[in-house]
Amino acid sequence: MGKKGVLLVNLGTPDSPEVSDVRRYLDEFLMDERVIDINAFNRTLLVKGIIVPFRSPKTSKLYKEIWDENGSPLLYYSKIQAALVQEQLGPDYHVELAMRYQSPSIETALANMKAGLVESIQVIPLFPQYASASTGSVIQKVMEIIGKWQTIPPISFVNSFHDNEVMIDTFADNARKFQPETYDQILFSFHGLPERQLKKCDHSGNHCLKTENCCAALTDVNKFCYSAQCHDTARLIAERLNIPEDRYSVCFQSRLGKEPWVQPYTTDTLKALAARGKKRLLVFCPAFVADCLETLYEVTVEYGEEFKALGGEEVQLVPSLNDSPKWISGLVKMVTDQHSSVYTSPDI
Ligand SMILES: C=CC1=C(C)c2cc3[nH]c(cc4nc(cc5[nH]c(cc1n2)c(C)c5CCC(=O)O)C(CCC(=O)O)=C4C)c(C)c3C=C
Ligand SMILES: [Fe+2]
Ligand SMILES: [Fe+2]
Repeated sequence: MGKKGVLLVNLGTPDSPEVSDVRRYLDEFLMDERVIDINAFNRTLLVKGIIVPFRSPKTSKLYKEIWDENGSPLLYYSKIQAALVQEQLGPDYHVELAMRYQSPSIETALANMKAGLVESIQVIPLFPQYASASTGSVIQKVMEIIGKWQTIPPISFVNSFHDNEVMIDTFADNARKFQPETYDQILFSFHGLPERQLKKCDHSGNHCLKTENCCAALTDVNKFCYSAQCHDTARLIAERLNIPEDRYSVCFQSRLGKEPWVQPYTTDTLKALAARGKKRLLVFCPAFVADCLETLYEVTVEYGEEFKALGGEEVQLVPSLNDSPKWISGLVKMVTDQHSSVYTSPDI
């Protein structure tokens, strides 16, 4: 019997924090038609002519702030996650890690699986909430590559895991040591997304962003809505920690460009909370399963400084899932649960 292939995919990070590597990373990332989802001619002008040349030197400085002896935290923790999942699943499985952009590439990971004669492939994009720009892009890329193979093996994809119990529990565990009840307000700050992309994912065409708060609760109609899934993740973590509704806020960070992104923006939420006299904030970033630039720099440093300038005292980040043993067991369970539901024939 061949091994069962498992491909874990995260977003990607530059090979080094130097400007040239950041430029290559941003170029590949932002030229993705699912990330900057405008026509190819305008995307090329915008990305290659404006964003990449102007942003790379600034982003390089930020990466230098979070780069340590282990390199990029996102890649470091992703590699550990894949190695620990392989260790726990044992020799019947072949686990590969890939990044959607830069390295290790999806092409190489899939080629390794092909060479290892895997009998099936499970793909787990490491984004708890579905977005076309993240999960959708990973799925498309994998399908493009495998679609050219002569033998297409049984293949399955995890579409989202925004309500995964172990993920929720691990974030709650990570927060307990900070005693959430002692903070003035709890923030759930998710990676942002252009509003346009939220609307495009609404196949009913008449739900997302049509009425106030329509994306703040998950229903059958909007079950693939990024915003609704983010709100649901926040609600579940808050419930697990007995945090009442009025003690937490959901917001969206990392806006790029001038167009409207999903709201409220984290910076606006910080302003509103400071104006209400809140001093100490505990911040979860549950769009990420590993700490990265967006958590270690944007939240801890940028938002920390911004909040203090507004009269606040503290912004404390709840560490991401990283190499937590509970989270690793959650990933392993995701693999084995999916395997038994997708690949095992029912007894007749
Ligand atoms: C949660 C998943 C992510 C979604 C959805 C997403 C959408 C998205 N991102 C940008 C632009 C940038 N994102 C950047 C960094 C970054 N983004 C994610 C995840 C999602 N992005 C992660 C994990 C990271 C950090 C990577 C790391 O190495 O630590 C950056 C680079 C940093 C910077 O220059 O600010 C950009 C740019 C867009 C436009 C977008 C949706 C359309
Ligand atoms: Fe991003
Ligand atoms: Fe929605």
